[in-house]
Amino acid sequence: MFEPNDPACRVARNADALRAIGWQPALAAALEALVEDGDHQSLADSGQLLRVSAVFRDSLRLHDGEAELDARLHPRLARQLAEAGTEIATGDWVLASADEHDAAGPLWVELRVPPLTHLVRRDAEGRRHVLASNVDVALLVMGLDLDFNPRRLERYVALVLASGVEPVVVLTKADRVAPDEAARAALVGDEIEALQQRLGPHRGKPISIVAVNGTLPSAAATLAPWLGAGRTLVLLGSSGAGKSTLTNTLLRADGGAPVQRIQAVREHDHRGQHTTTTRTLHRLPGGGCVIDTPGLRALRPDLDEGALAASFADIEALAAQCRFRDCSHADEPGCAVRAAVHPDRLANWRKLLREARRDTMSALERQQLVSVWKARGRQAKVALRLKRGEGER
Ligand SMILES: Nc1nc2c(ncn2[C@@H]2O[C@H](COP(=O)(O)OP(=O)(O)OP(=O)(O)O)[C@@H](O)[C@H]2O)c(=O)[nH]1
Ligand SMILES: [Zn+2]
Repeated sequence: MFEPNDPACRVARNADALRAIGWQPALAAALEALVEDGDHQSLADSGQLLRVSAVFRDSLRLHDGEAELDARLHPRLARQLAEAGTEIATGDWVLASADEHDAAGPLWVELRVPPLTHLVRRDAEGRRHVLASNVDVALLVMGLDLDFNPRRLERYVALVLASGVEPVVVLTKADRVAPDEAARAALVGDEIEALQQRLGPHRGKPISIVAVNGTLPSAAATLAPWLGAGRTLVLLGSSGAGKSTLTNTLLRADGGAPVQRIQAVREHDHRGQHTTTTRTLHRLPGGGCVIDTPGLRALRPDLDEGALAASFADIEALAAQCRFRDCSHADEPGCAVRAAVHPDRLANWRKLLREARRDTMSALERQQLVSVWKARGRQAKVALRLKRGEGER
């Protein structure tokens, strides 16, 4: 099943185009397991495999590797996802079918392939929001102008590493840091080195950092090592960092005309403010695809303490050398962490740790609440059956 060369399989109709935008064996295996478990065989035979390229409030856009189609989330799937505490996101793979009564209308999305990766953030109330699914590389876009903020970058790195996605820091506006070429190169080089030191290595390798002028085609050449057929990139960064500029440069990399981008939708968030909520997936000319995201005002990664430790491995390692085993690296004498780690990085780690603890706590509380509701639901059903006289039979 789902074998690209099996002509009987509708999923495989345009397997090459799907593979170019990220379809891969691990996803095929996940889909296969889901179909077998959930009795979805007829859907698997008749449905079309597509990738979510944009999520709107009441509709979706799906990509078949060549073109985009309009679709809607089937209420049954919407319910299942809500119950599982997850949501459909740009980058998800889905099975969709035409409407029985309206063949030309939007497709119905009936099944979501369990994502391999999930970029998740938490909002101010601690609720989880999926930014994108099935991503290989996250380009953390930060301007070398007033946007430059290592603390915020650290939060992005933590979010990305916690999701099992490779981070690549892309410093934009490198052309603006100094008027002449030589001074510019020196300044940018120093900045990259300082950042590299601050972020430390991850799994023994330094985190990749590049500097570009996002408006020039050379930016695409700089990012070439992370591009390519089948790869999915996501761009993250604050508003004005240069994400859209870079996306357009990548989309134009074959020298063609700029690709028409989907108009971002403005919606009211819960504070009544306007926010750009669309994340859109675009196919790149050289294969692969890129997901552009709106700037996030306040980024709160979805982390537990273990995931946080992975992004701040330097602190974990140094802590073993502190004089006191339970050193909090605040004002204890003989603290190896305070001696070696940038104070700003240490403060950021402390803040993230507080947030992680708070989120873990509320997640537990939420879980307890759900089991209380479930027990109540069961009781209500039993009571109803007893009332109907079915209970004792
Ligand atoms: N000189 C220079 N200007 C840049 C560069 N990258 C982006 N810009 C400019 O910076 C401004 C903001 O860039 P955008 O690409 O719109 O920023 P964004 O991150 O997409 O912002 P949001 O869509 O609000 O999230 C634009 O005026 C760009 O032309 C760069 O590398 N060099
Ligand atoms: Zn210490």
